[in-house]
Amino acid sequence: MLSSAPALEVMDLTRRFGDKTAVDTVSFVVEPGRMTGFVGANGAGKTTTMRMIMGVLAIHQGEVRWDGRPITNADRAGFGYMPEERGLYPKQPVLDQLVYLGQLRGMTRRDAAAEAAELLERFGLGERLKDKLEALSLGNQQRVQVAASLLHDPAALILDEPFSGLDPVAVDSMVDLLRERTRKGVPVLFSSHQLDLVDRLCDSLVVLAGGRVRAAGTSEDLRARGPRRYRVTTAEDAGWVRGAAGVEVLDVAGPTAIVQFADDAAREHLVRAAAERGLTELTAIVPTLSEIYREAVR
Ligand SMILES: Nc1ncnc2c1ncn2[C@@H]1O[C@H](COP(=O)(O)OP(=O)(O)OP(=O)(O)O)[C@@H](O)[C@H]1O
Repeated sequence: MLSSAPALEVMDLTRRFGDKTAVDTVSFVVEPGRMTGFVGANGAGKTTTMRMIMGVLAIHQGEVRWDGRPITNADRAGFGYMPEERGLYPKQPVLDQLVYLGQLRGMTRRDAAAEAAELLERFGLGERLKDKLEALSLGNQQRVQVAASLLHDPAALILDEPFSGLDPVAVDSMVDLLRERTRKGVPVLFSSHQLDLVDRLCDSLVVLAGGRVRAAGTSEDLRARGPRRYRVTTAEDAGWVRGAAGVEVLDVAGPTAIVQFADDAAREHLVRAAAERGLTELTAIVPTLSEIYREAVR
């Protein structure tokens, strides 16, 4: 990670639609070089937040900061943005539109064509450069959208559900391309409902529910703060763990139980009881990010 690369900060961001507050004093940081997953149920406020970051929707309160100061439209012009409403032209050939977009972002025609062709090639669309967008399958159209957001070396990436509709091979190409960017210090914010991908990809996570941040931080911090679960195995059937004070039993299978303790005293008590039954295993289970998400929105 390049520590000198800028961070994107969202501070107290608020947006109302009529009397509904869709985004309510939302704050988080997308650190340079970190892949930050933005998760939350339908209607949680992810798209609205991203639109405010990109300046396509007015901010009612709070601010977006880039590189330690209020963001400008010139900063935003250097970002790669994949909006929810995809916005490429169905009737235009794939390569032509990417070249056009590259030129809008200040690239020469030649550079834009070279970079667009390379990105499309990496997405397996090297043979489709002259096809109209509408002639491509939805998943392939999505690949073109992704390529559009990556043109011209973006300073930050704001991607609204970039993985939806992509097959596993396209997901892998996309992950490689995004990792290349984060290695250069680019902050990446992407929303997704695919928690398995979020687990696999994220360095940081922001969980939104009802327009508010429920959890935010690096994966390591969130995992350390997440529910402390243990696997306990003794020589006996694990049914005995049921009814122990301060112990929530999440699963029992033969001699093994998965438990969560209310506090340290409950844990010590159970360990003593387990020792009397021939304790063979007591392992802390590190929560996955999807478990942290589920816990946060419960
Ligand atoms: N232009 C609008 N006018 C009125 N209400 C809106 C508008 N845009 C969003 N909303 C409302 O704001 C809330 C947040 O919507 P938003 O699209 O940001 O959620 P989201 O987390 O992106 O959801 P999804 O996962 O379904 O894309 C919802 O209740 C939505 O109905």
